[in-house]
Amino acid sequence: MSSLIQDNRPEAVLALADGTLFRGRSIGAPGRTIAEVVFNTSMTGYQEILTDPSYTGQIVNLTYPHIGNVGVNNEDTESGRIYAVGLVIETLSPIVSNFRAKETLSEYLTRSGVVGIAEVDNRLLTQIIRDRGAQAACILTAANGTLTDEELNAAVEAAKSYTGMVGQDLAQVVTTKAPYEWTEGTWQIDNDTGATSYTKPELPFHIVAYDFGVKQNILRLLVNQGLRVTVLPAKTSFEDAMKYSPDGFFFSNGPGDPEPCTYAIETAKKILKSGIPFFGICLGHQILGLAVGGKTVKMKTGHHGANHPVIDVKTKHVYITSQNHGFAVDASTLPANVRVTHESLFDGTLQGMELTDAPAFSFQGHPEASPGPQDISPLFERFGQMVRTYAESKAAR
Ligand SMILES: NC(=O)CC[C@H](N)C(=O)O
Repeated sequence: MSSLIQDNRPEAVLALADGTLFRGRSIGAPGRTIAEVVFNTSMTGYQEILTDPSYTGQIVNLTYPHIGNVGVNNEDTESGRIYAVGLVIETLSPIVSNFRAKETLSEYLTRSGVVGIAEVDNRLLTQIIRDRGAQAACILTAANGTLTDEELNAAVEAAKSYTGMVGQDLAQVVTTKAPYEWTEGTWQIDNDTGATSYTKPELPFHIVAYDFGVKQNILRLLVNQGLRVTVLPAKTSFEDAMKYSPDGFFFSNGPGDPEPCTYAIETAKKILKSGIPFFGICLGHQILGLAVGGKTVKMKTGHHGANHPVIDVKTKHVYITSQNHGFAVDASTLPANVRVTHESLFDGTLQGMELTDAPAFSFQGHPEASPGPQDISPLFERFGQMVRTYAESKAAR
């Protein structure tokens, strides 16, 4: 697909609650969105970022200055739709050129009813977020092509009305309504034909994955480990999950504040007592932290990017990782049976932990990448091994 993008778009504005205005052009649906705006420093992967359910309730400001050049395809989605509630970019690529592209980024946003703004000084916006933290913001598109003073004022007022992310349980909003099976592994492209094929490994072991807003590449990488995955709604009780006789529990990433997810925290406590292997990613990691009695905190800017160095505190091995979180587990609140395994080399925050008295571990960043480096994907192998060991010991009993 290769097509020129027209540039007769309506004006749009991104307003901050303090009255700062970033004027630009609408590249998505007409309308208005109110949310916190965070920046993501990934150089690639806008489609994966937009479709990551963890971005529910957030406007994403992509710092890479040129976005949209490869369009939008059928494969690079992390869920069934766009979850970010707004997109901010500097320059929209005037052409789309990629053999997989099915539509332009702008068409995708518009079709999805998502507001987007381009041609803003998003470097300045990023500096504001860096200095003051994630900001309450409103994106508003001009109703008649050109922004009026009333519209600019209304955008600032709307930004002021934002009530914040703290206390919001968004996992229960995005979770699956009903359980389902996932049996598809990672995919490859045939270099000659361009066709996509999915890995279909043998699946001798069975786990349940709690869906708090799960990214599909996580499910694919679990399947690659030979794990048949039953995905469960966030509020499934431990007792109901046990009806599946799982050999492992996985807790997914997800949007919002982990603290109000009390149902999941209670489930995690029961899992830890059961002796069945547990692996949590991002929100799942934070829920583990709360289940063992630790506390979570809202970070200033959070971590959103694909080049975050994380150190394994035992081996001193450094991994470049994909990250997307605005809350963090406060390591100083963790009890003695928790060992810190990984730390961020950007700010020292907790990135990974394991229990010394249960087969449970978790990671704050995104070992599934999508987008980003795959340095730390061996965490999936670690979980696969734990599940195999557990299942074999169960069979021998
Ligand atoms: N990607 C995630 O799971 C994010 C977790 C949580 N919503 C946070 O912002 O920290």
